[in-house]
Amino acid sequence: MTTDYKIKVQNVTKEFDLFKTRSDQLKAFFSLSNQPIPEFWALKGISLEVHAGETLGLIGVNGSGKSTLSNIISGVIPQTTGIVDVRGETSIVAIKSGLRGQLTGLENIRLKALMMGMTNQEIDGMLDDVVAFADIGDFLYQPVKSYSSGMKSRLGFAIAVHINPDILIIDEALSVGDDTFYQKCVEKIKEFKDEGKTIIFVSHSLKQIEMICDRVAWIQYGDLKQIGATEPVVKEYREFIKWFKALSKKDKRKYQKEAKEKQKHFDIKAYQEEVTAERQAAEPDNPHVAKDVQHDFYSSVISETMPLRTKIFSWALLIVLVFLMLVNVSGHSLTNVVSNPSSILHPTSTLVGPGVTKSVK
Ligand SMILES: Nc1ncnc2c1ncn2[C@@H]1O[C@H](COP(=O)(O)OP(=O)(O)OP(=O)(O)O)[C@@H](O)[C@H]1O
Repeated sequence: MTTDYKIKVQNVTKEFDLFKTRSDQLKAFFSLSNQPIPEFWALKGISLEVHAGETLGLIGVNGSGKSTLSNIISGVIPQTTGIVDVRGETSIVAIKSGLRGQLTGLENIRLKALMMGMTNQEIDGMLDDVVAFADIGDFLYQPVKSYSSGMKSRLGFAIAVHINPDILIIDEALSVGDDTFYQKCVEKIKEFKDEGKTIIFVSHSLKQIEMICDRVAWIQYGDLKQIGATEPVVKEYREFIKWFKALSKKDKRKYQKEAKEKQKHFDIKAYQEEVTAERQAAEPDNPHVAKDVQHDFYSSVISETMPLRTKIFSWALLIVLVFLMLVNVSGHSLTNVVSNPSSILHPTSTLVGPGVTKSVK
């Protein structure tokens, strides 16, 4: 891999826990359950680079991991392993994420701009342009949850292009608008390209991909199947789609089921060993390869379960709180209970009614 990149993704995986209930999720967070949690690996080790000024397309069938990858690159969700190095501010336009449903369109514009570090004065300066570009009329003052997907896309796109990010990530946002809006977006994307900005463009429309992208990454059920110049990758992908469509319904289901099973049973340790072996072969004189790989896999990853130290601290805090509560209920002083712990079992007062206590001799 080179050092001259705008975005680097190295050995990135993403695991989703398939909890059945909210309480299962809480139990797992506090490590209170020994039940194995069903796993699903949406990404099984993706490595790629995007260079400054480049437009990279992401293609792949439904559920292949395109949105997961774009959300990781834009910092919406963390990766499970691997390095994600993004050199610049990103802004994502996606149908599935990006806007806060309970806020109005106007509030969303302000929030996104403030999050990008803009001042209120700067926001006021660009507001008219965003509103004109989105062209959603009085819906601007309504909560976004009442918008159609087309309106969400218009507003999301208008915000994203006007806050002037270094890296623009567009996840299927052009597929829901009308033709006029689509043309407006294409013009804006071309302007971005001319300004030398970096774009990641996710789409099922191969025509849009061919028109906009310099290179394409084909993601297939969590793997990077191919990456390269737009034309040959799209050609191969079209052939795959043709082959897939020609399968019988039963064979299609079998193919998809097998791919999903592999995602459920992906072995992260085996993958790490594989990466270590590859790197060892490339750097035979480096005695620290295993340690380096371990570092690259986990050093920039946020744990999604509570770390041991936090767990010990939480339990200790809980025990102290319960103890202080018992001391309070017992009616003895803290020093009394500390010098004679059994006194906690012999309260000096007893509760006789709501909020009324009676001293006991
Ligand atoms: N929060 C989640 N919990 C569990 N599984 C998830 C979660 N988010 C995504 N997935 C699964 O991860 C896989 C990849 O999803 P993703 O949305 O990234 O695919 P995609 O290529 O963008 O699909 P599409 O083209 O349909 O938008 C899918 O199988 C999806 O069901």
